[in-house]
Amino acid sequence: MNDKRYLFCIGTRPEIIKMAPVFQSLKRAEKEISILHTGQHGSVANDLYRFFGMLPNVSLDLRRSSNSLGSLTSALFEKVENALLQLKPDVVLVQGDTTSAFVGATLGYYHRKPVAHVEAGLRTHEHDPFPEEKNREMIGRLAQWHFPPTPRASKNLRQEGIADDSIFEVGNTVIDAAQWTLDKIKADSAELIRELPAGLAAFLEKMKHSRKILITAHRRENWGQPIRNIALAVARIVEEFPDVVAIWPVHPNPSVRDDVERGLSELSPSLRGRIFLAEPLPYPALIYLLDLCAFTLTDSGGIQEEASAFAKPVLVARESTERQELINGGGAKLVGTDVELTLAEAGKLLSSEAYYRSMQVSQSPFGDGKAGERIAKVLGRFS
Ligand SMILES: CC(=O)N[C@@H]1[C@@H](OP(=O)(O)OP(=O)(O)OC[C@H]2O[C@@H](n3ccc(=O)[nH]c3=O)[C@H](O)[C@@H]2O)O[C@H](CO)[C@@H](O)[C@@H]1O
Repeated sequence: MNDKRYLFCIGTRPEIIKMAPVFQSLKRAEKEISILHTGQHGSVANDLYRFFGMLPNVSLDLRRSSNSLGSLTSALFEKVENALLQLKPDVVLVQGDTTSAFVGATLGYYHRKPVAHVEAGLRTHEHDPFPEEKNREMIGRLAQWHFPPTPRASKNLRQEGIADDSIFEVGNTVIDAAQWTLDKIKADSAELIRELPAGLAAFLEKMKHSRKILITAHRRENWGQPIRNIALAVARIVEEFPDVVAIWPVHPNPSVRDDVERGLSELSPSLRGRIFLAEPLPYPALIYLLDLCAFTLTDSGGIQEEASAFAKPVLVARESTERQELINGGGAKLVGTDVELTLAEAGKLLSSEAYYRSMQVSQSPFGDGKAGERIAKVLGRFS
């Protein structure tokens, strides 16, 4: 038993997913852990914490009068600091690039607690994603241990002058979480089917002989016409390929749903019936669909990584990506939100088996499913 106390400062859905393997590995090593949920993502968080058996010790209430970034950041500074004083950690862990991660890292530093940064070193070297790109850089200045997932991310850190002996390339914990979840689903698929949102289980049963594609689009820079274009491309795909159906968990913002509906509005009822628009899906359902689909068209970072763990080709609905590794490895193509390009790339995947196989990576460039274990080992060695 080690007497060090580890505090996980977590704010959003992807942070819960990517921290869970670290939590599980530290737990196995009998470390003392506190979970602070900052509340940056509300409703989706609780089910996920339960799913991973990682219940928060403290959950903050972030209700405030303004939605501005300044107001979020100042509320977080005050409330996370109070939680830090209450929970008295020896080490603070943060993941990725959210405002919660930035605030957690800064407060760890202010209170002279070493900070561990999971998924360090991702960079677009561009303005977007805003403000995440700068959050990543700033956390890089504050952390004592950096856990980049890939050689490319390690190189970014070295180029910013981070000392070699504080960089531990471990792979991305998202792969550990995806593999663990798929194993759990395979062990008990009946439970998963029971938990699928209303209508989706029936749709999947009805369309069980069709090929499936999974669509997601949430990035702010894609809101408006870009998302309408993604929807137009999906409409054209189901029109051209009669044995293809699409499942699209849509971002909860009403204007996003409206853009999706507008992009699909020209379709006949029978074609429209082959596209299932869902609410955001519980994580196990998303993993189940990713395993089931032929390929995914997405602007999500996490889904690009998870798809590679299941050898599913990815069409990336962005102009650039900080996950260049999969593009370089041939498992993903950048299609932006260009209707013709998306249709052309989807068409090649759907009509040529050889082309499809050429986009199936034999090994994910993001990790092998053991990143959580490696992080726990490094922390055990140094803290
Ligand atoms: C501005 C921006 O874009 N920032 C990025 C974004 O990360 P992302 O692009 O990876 O985010 P998403 O796509 O939302 O989440 C992905 C995870 O969610 C699961 N999922 C997805 C749909 C669903 O219906 N049900 C689910 O369970 C899925 O399997 C996967 O694991 O947000 C992070 C912090 O919020 C940031 O750190 C990150 O820079």
